[in-house]
Amino acid sequence: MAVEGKLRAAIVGSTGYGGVELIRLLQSHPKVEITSVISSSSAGAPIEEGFPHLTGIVERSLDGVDPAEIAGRADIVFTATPSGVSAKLVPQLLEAGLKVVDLSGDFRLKNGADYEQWYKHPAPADAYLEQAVYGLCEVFGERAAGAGFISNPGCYPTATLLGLIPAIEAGWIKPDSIIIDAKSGVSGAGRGTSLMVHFAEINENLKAYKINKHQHIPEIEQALSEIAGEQVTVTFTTHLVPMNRGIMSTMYAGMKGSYTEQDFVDLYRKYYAGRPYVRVRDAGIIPATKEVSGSNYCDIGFAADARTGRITIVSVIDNIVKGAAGQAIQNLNLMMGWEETLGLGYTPVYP
Ligand SMILES: NC(=O)C1=CN([C@@H]2O[C@H](COP(=O)(O)OP(=O)(O)OC[C@H]3O[C@@H](n4cnc5c(N)ncnc54)[C@H](OP(=O)(O)O)[C@@H]3O)[C@@H](O)[C@H]2O)C=CC1
Ligand SMILES: CC(=O)N[C@@H](CCC(=O)OP(=O)(O)O)C(=O)O
Repeated sequence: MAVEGKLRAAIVGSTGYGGVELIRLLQSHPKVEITSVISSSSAGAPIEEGFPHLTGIVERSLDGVDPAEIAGRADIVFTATPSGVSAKLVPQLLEAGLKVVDLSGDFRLKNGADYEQWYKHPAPADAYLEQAVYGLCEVFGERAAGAGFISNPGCYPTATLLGLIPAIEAGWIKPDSIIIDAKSGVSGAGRGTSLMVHFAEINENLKAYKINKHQHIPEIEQALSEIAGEQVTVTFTTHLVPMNRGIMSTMYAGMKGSYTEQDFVDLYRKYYAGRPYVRVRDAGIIPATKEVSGSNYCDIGFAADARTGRITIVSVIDNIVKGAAGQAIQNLNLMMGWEETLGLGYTPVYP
């Protein structure tokens, strides 16, 4: 039974990394109670069977995927489901009267044709793409207030966009010069097994993948183009690194003037003033993934090169927290008009 006064939350995909992280973080949310954890393949099984770390903390059986039943048990649903699945399921949940925060890429691109080109699935109907609010909290957060449907940004786009947008908006970098070199831990690929994330294939190894083909390219370009007021294209290369959590996005761009690292620090601190989850490092200090692990922080550092006229911007996040479940809860807080930090007060786990 829901505790009186709390918002009732259901999680579809609760047996995946994004879903199980939502369960962890929502344990300490003062205004939310999880009333249903949902699985399409293991309904009826106790969740702690697949996730023994939840023993004594969340002991409930997994429910099946039935939108009408979910609407009877919950007020809001987090869909931590693969792309293609969310596209079909989310409209049914919205029609059942639920609020939705979707963690997949299915509703992030406003143009359905772009979605089909990059994701290789049929796009959701335009009406849902229009309804979806792209929830990059520190940039478009005011759009989330009172919204009923949030499309949570991708992990790589979160790190990348938070690192680039203040400089693009200020007109300090050349939009046609941006190169993004991004690296992710293997949890970014989800809990499913594949040769790509097999221990012997990734341990002591470093792999570049999906060069110029990654589905996050149009998401990054869509947001940068909106901010720049012109079409922006980027070169984007992703790498898999042998760690569990973390994304580092290293971005290179030509500067339009002779800016110093301190200039960038001042610009970004002004842009993110009052936003608790972006930490702009002092001039010359470059953040590492471990410094945000397990937390909702995005840390940003700069190296300006007067010799080449280029700025290097380094942005780090925990892909499952700020890149997925944490930002989803931050979006929930913004939707509901609550304090942005509720349920997110985690100090990074170090070392
Ligand atoms: N991992 C990350 O760092 C990030 C992930 N994302 C996105 O979030 C979403 C979830 O990712 P992640 O948790 O890593 O993925 P996982 O593969 O770990 O989990 C996805 C879950 O979806 C469930 N699922 C599969 N098919 C269906 C279906 N037809 N109906 C309902 N549920 C289904 C599965 O559970 P079951 O079989 O029990 O139903 C599975 O556990 C994806 O869209 C991903 O791209 C976004 C940002 C970062
Ligand atoms: C390490 C790794 O494999 N990461 C995944 C991120 C997937 C993801 O988050 O996909 P959507 O945001 O599009 O839903 C990838 O690069 O495809």
